[in-house]
Order: sequence, then C-alpha cells, then structure tokens
Amino acid sequence: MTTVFEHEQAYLKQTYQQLLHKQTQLQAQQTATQTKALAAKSNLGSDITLNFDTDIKTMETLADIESRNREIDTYNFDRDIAATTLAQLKLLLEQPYFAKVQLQFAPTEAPENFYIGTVGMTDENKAQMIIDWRSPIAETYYNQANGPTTYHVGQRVVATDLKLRRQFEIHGDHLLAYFDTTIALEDPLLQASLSKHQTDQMQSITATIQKEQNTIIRYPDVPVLLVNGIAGSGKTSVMMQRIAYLLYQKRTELTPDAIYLLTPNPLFQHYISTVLPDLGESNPINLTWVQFVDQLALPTEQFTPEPTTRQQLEQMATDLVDLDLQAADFQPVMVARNTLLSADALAKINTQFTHLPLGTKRMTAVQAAVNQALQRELNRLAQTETVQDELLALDQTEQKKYFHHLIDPETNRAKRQLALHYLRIKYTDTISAVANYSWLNLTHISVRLTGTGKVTRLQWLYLRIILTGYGNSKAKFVMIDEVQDYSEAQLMILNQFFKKAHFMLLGDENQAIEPGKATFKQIEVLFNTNNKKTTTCHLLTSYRSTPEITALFSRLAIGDAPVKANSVQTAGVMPSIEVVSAKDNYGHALKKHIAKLTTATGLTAIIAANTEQLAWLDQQLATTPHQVITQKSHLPSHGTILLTLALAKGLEFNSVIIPDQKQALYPDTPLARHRLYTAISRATHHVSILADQTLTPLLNLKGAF
Ligand SMILES: Nc1ncnc2c1ncn2[C@@H]1O[C@H](COP(=O)(O)OP(=O)(O)OP(=O)(O)O)[C@@H](O)[C@H]1O
Repeated sequence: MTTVFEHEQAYLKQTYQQLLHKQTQLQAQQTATQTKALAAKSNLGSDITLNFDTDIKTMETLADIESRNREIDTYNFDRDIAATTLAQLKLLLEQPYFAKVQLQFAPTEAPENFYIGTVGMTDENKAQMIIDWRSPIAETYYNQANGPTTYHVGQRVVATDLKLRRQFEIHGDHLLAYFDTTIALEDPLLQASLSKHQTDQMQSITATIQKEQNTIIRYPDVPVLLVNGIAGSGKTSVMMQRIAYLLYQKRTELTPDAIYLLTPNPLFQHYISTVLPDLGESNPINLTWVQFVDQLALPTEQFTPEPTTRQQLEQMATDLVDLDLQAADFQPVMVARNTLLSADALAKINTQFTHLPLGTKRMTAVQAAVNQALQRELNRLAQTETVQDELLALDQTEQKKYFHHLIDPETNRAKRQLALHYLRIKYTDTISAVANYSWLNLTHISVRLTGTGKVTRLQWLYLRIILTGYGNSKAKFVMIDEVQDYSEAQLMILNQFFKKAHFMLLGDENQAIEPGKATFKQIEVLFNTNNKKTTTCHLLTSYRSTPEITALFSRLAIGDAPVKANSVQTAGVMPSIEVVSAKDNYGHALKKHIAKLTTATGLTAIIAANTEQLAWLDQQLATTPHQVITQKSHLPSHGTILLTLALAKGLEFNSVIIPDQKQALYPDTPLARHRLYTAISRATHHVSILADQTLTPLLNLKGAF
C-alpha cells in the first residue's frame, strides 16, 4: 500500500512532467511565431510599393502598411501570451504548488482536490492543474478552518466542506515534507518559513498568509483602506500580496502602471523590488515622497523650507474663493517671440467667467478661451507666405520628421493644411504650456493668498491642484507604506492629486520617528472626504521578532489602546541591555557585542540614532569590518552594517545593536520612545542595547526581565 507521502510524491512528479511538457511545447510554438513574424517584417519592405506621390497614393500606401502591421501585431500578441505563460511555468517549475485543499460541495459528491500554487496553470486539455492562490477557491486554504466553510465568488458566497488542508515543502519535483494542518498556531510551514534567516530582499508570504492578513489582502475594493499594525505584523508583505491580488482580480482593467506605491527610501524600494516579480507580476510605480515631488518638476522658486500645515492649505482653499485675479496673476502667452495674449488680455478673459467660482471650473473655461485664441493664431500663421515658404524649404529629413513622408502639396488648401500641421508640431511646447496653465502666475497668486510674502513648496503645489485640477487621474490605486511618516499636508496633497484612486494606507503610529506627522485619527478624518469613508483594519501579531523582542518593543508602545502584541516566533534569547561604566571603554564594549552577534548568515545592524552618531560610530569601528549603508546602497546578505534609524525603517535584521551613546539620544519623550520602539523592532532574533554610563529612562522597565 502506498503511503500518503509516496502518493503525493508521485502526483508531484506527474504534475512536474506536465509542466515540463507544456514548457517544451510553448517554446517550440514561440520559435515558430517568431519566424513567421520576422518573415512578415522583412516582406513588409519588398511586398509593398511605397508611393507618396499624391494624397490618394499616400493613403493607399499607409493602408497597406497598416494591414501588414496588424498581421505583425497578431504575431507579437501570440508571442507575448506565450512569454507570460513561459514565465509562469518557470516559477512553477521551482515549486509547482505549496498546498492542497480537499473540498466536498455536496454530501453525495466525492471530495475534490485543488492544488494551490503561486500562479494557476491548466493542462493540455485546458483542465485546471494548479489553481492560483488568488482564485476564489484558494480562500478556503487561508480561512484556516477545517469543516464547513465558505468562499466568495464576486458577491456570491459558496458553501463547501473543507475535508483536508495540506501544506507542502517542495523543491522542483522533490517533495520534502507535507503537513496536514488544522489551526493557525500549529502552522508548521509558517514556523519553517520564520525560522529561515532573513535575506537581503523581502520574500513573498503566499504560502503562509495568516487569516487576519488574508482578510486585508482580499478586502473588497473600498475607497480608503487603513491598516494599523504593530511592527513586524506583515503590513508591507500584505500590501505587496494585495497588489498581486488586485492585479489578478481586476486583470482585464488594471495594469501595474495604474498603481502607485509610496515607500520610505530607495534602499527600501530595492528591498521589496523582487516580491511581485516572484509572484509573476510586474512592479507598480514605486516612488518615495521626494521622487514624487521631483517628477512634478515644480519651478525652481525660492520656496521657504518651513513645514506646511493642514490648516495653511485649508486656509488657502478658503481664501481662494474670494480672490479677485489681477493682471499680475497671469503670464503672457507667446507665439514665435510675439505676445499672443498679454497678462492684461488674460485678466480680461478671466472677467468673462467670474460667474464661476475661482477654481478648476473657472480655469478650465479660461483655458478653453486661451486655447481658441492660440488655434486661431496658428490658423492665421499657416496662411502667411513666410510660413508656407518655410514649409516648402524643408529638406527631406525635416519633411520626414514633421510628416513621416515627403510632401508635395498641389493645392493651396493642401499647402495650408500641411502648414498648420507643421506649426502644431513646431509649437508643441507652447500648446502644451497653454494646456498646463503656464499662463497662470501661481507664485504670485500663492504669495497673495498666504499674505506673508513666503510660500512653501506644498502650498504652491496645493494651489496648482485646487486651481487647475492638476493631478493624476489615471492612477487607480495608491498604496502608502509607513503612512505614519507623512504630515497631514502631504497626505492632503496625495489625496487630491490622485483624486480618482483608491487608497491603501499602512502604518504604525508607534513608528512615527519625526515630529509633525499625522496621527491615525487625523488620517481617517482627512481621507473621509468627498463621500469617501476610511475602513480601518488591525494587525496585532508580530511575525518578525521573537516573543522576547516583541515584549520589549511593545512595552514602549503608546496609543489610545494598549498594544496587545504577540509573536508567533518560537522562544529566543532575552535582549541584552548593558550599561558601560565610565572606567570601561565604550568602543571596546561595542566591538565585543559586534563580534558576538556577527554570524556567517544574516545581517547584524548597528542602528545609529542620527547622522552625527553614525559618523562617530564609524570612527569608533575603524578597525572592525562593517559597511556604512546609505540611501543608494543595497543590503548585503550577511556581515555587519551601520545605518541611521531613518534608513532602517521598514527593514529587518537578524541582530540589532542600539548604541545609546550618552543617553541623551533616547530621552523620555514620546518621539524618542517611538524611535527606540522602531529600532528594537527591526530585529528578528537578537537585540543588544549598549548605553554609555546611563541607561535611557525609557528602558527602566522594572520587573520586565
Ligand atoms: N504570514 C507570514 N508568513 C511568513 N512570514 C511572514 C508573514 N507575515 C509576515 N511575515 C514576515 O515578517 C516580517 C515582517 O513583515 P513586514 O516587513 O511585512 O512587516 P511590517 O508590519 O511592514 O513591519 P514594520 O512596520 O515593522 O516595518 C517579514 O520577514 C515577513 O516576511
């Protein structure tokens, strides 16, 4: 009689062979398509007679080219589909699936097996061989409850009976182990995954997503989803899995370029960059706040560096309604070095629309009038002898540049049309400047509105948004990780800039390490605008840190509700807290800790409170091997690194050393408490806190250890 293990191993081998077979077939098919596409491309030149002598001939030639291009497009489409499937097969050949559920849909029916993998795959007969972890049926695996259960197919709830929930450890076609599981805390695959050493890049959590995390990943599409979770509870992981889930669920309408991801810094961007490709999906647009603002190419005005408050932006919006635009609030529109519309003329156009409130509606109306004037001017210029002579004097290269073919206008009308086309290209910059409201002097308006002679970058940007409707209306989702690091003003801007997008905001108030950032209450109020409602979810289990480390950082947590943090990691070692006395050498003690914690695998991070402390530590460690990590670095896979707390945000390390040099770095203030909480919670297994003579009062945890 075959054992369960033998049976599963045989099934795995069979599935693996099917995957290999499919791969071979697709590769052959792809080569054939490529050959056909190449033949069609090379025939394009020889089969088609290029004739641009007259308008009619030109149209016929273009139609011919168009039909050939369509043929090539079809080949390209087939090739792209095959390439996607081949990429999915590559993923599956590493691990065909990680779990199986056995479901019985009716007492009279036999239970059915469903094998769950990173992506779904059908066999030669189009029968489902592996189901995607994001498919409705896979929900039964993540619900983590054997017996009668349900899953969702759109709005429909399907009832079923989960007879078996089996997890696999698989490498290629080798079954290493299998576990039949019933409840979350006994999840052996989770324990196996957590006990592995952390790598320099974040890993996906597909096989071990926990129930509370699954609820968020599969949460219905709501306008604003706020995830409030303790350190290491999987917020970033959940965010990445939800992106993959949304891309699967909305695959006919959502592409990665309609998803924006706001992350703390470039080091973190690199850290998470392989998660989605490992799930068979492309990365969305990933920006830090600084990159977001930079790509908006704001003018290089002298903005005041003072922080911007929500109240200032709100006041600006209120005052704008009553503002009477003057000539100085406009900038002339120039065409061919001549003034088409002076500032006075623009102010006059504005007065025609004062029945509309000052804001996007009024500015759209003014813009339409400005655009009409511009088009009239281009029409007029197209009829002038100067422009027509300029047109006829274009050499062959220039003609191809402007028209993609050579021109030979036979009638005046044809000449005029070609001249207009030529002018529209020649003055593209002017046309787009008009479309981008360059005729508004936003700096002048913002200075008038603030009334202080000073304007911040955010005030300027906000004015542009509320006055001209500036923003990105193509983005469908905006995910903001570490949302506690954003001020109310920044969030107001993001909310208005991405006005059509749905938001997912993830953070931990206890990790707000800079002053002046938005609280979760403020975030909720701020996003509860325009009939939007914020839905809040909580994550209270730490997957990163051992119970001992989780206990230490959760004691530092402050908030409305006490943090009921727990850890699913197996027990580890107690954090070490050492106070180096005046007669001992602090640098020497530090090196001793580094030597103890640096292992062949995993990273040891020395987290400096700020750049000054980092420079000091770097000097102290001149003879100890370590790497200073900057924004542009990539994390090494092992060894000792030195980095600031700001850069360590969102990352994790096997061991963390927190040098509390001179104790003043972590005084008893809420902000210092957040900073220490954040630093400690970066550790998975070991924490060493090393104080110079006096221990921070924050760690005066009587009876804690
Ligand atoms: N369900 C899970 N299965 C396996 N590992 C998990 C799971 N959830 C989280 N982890 C692991 O726990 C660690 C912390 O996850 P993550 O960085 O996503 O948490 P976070 O809440 O964003 O952390 P922080 O806010 O402290 O930066 C990661 O190593 C992640 O892989």
